[in-house]
Amino acid sequence: MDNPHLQRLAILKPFAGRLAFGLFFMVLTVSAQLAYPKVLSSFIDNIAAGKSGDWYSTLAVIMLCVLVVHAIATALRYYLLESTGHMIVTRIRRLLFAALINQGVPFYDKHNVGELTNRLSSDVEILHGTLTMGAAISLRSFCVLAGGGVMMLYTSPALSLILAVFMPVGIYLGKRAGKSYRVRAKEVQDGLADCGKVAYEHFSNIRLVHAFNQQRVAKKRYADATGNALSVLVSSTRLIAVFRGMISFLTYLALLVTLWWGARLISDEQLTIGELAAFLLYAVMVTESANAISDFWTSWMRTIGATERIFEIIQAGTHGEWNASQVAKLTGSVEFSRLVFAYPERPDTPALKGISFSIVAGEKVALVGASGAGKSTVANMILGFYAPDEGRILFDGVDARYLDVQDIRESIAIVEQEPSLFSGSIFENIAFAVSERDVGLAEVRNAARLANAHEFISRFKDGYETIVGERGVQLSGGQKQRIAIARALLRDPRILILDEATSALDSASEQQVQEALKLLMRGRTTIIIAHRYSTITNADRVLVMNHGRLVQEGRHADLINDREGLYFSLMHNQLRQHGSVV
Ligand SMILES: Nc1ncnc2c1ncn2[C@@H]1O[C@H](COP(=O)(O)OP(=O)(O)OP(=O)(O)O)[C@@H](O)[C@H]1O
Repeated sequence: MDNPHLQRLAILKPFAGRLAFGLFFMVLTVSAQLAYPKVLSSFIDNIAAGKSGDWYSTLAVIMLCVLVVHAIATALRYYLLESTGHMIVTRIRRLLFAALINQGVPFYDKHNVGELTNRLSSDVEILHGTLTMGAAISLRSFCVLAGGGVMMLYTSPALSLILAVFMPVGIYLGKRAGKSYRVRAKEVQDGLADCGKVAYEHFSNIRLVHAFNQQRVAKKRYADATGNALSVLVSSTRLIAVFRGMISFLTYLALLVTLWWGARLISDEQLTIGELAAFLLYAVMVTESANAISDFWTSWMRTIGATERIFEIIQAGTHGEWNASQVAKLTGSVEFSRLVFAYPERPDTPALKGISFSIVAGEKVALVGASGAGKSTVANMILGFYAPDEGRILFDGVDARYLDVQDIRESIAIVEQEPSLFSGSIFENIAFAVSERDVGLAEVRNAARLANAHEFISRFKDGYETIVGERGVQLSGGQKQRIAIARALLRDPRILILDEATSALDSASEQQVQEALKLLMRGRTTIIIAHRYSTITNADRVLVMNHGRLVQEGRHADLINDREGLYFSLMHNQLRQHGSVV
């Protein structure tokens, strides 16, 4: 379905019933509205002809009935169409969020989070305006246009010809303006998304911005971003202004010609005064409706332009993850076989250049190497964030391509260097590990106890309900790490990926974290991106990486004896400089 109008209309499918009812009441209100000029015409002509009797009471009673129908139908129409508009927009918001959250990690390498959240709010908001009030008004206008057109033809075919001449000119102008507007609307939304990006980046790095006194630069960057959006906004406003002026001129010119021609028909006795009055009322209704439709057309064009990205994202589906075919219950062995991988954003510089190793279930392996050697990339590949360009990853001897990536992740837990926390409570942050099932406080408390976190959590006034602040800002580094360990313990993974923190905690806190980690690693395959001497020496095996290659592997005690090897110089240099290994 390439047509953008149809693509967007397909979203309305589940609401067809409600929309049909709304439309029915709309037709009813329009029919009632169209009855007024007819009755007015009868009043005028009866008065002009000096008709006797109580005809006006009969007409008034008929009109009263029409009024009641009109009022009820108006209320029902408004409710049905407006509420359906809200439902449609909510559905689009959910579809967009689902499409975004399902995107693989490569998508987020390319897109900025600020830009995406902006799409969720501002782009969808535009759709909201158009789909609720805009669509309701223009649907009503369509009905009035059609019904009014019929009544005009019925009242005076000769006068109707005049509008038949003016209408196509208006439609042509509307189409031309709509097209240019659509292009500009896309530029505006892209500009606004840029603003969102700049704002998000600065707010999320607020400490850095203040520490480096970069507020002025931040304001300048935001002013530039908003300036771009503003100039496109002003140019599209200019376009609409010209278009509105032309349409208004055309409308009143058409009415003037109708009046002039009508007066001639009355003097030739081909039309009554009442009929001319009714015709003019219909003509006003029809032209107003035509204007409303052209306004809607402009806003629909704006919506299509603005929401192009939303629908691209919704329709793009999920990328960057492997295909599912076998259900995995992993025991924990992992093997890399001649694996080559380059990040999609840097296709010419592979981060892994033909890596092979195998880790048996329950083994503890330390990955060491200089910064940029590819240690985190190995972790990213195990987690299935990216698919290999060449070679294979095997879990329990099965090629990962034949396993469901979600099944694989089911068996993995990760403890990051800077643990990510959500802004909710401590309980929610720990229970996040198994959000697919209900977790009780006892289970979370048990995990926290094993992670040496229970004690400090209990000291907080709100205990497990303590709010941790955005990304856990209200907790210390060691506390965050122990919460992350409790989270991993609750998941009870077969494979554990541990990105060891480079910055040392104070010795008491460090000891508690190390104890918790020891417990977490027990009986699980553990891949540690290692920085600490003790971690490396305690590992069953060390894999030494250099520029995307595996250059040495073995036990610490054996590797350290190879004085020519990279491992020796890494350990030697770092121990001498920092007492820790990078
Ligand atoms: N998302 C990404 N997109 C493009 N290139 C990336 C991305 N992430 C990492 N790289 C590049 O891949 C190479 C390996 O990076 P990786 O993060 O795996 O190194 P590392 O050994 O974990 O380093 P460190 O110890 O500093 O964390 C580096 O050259 C890095 O610049």
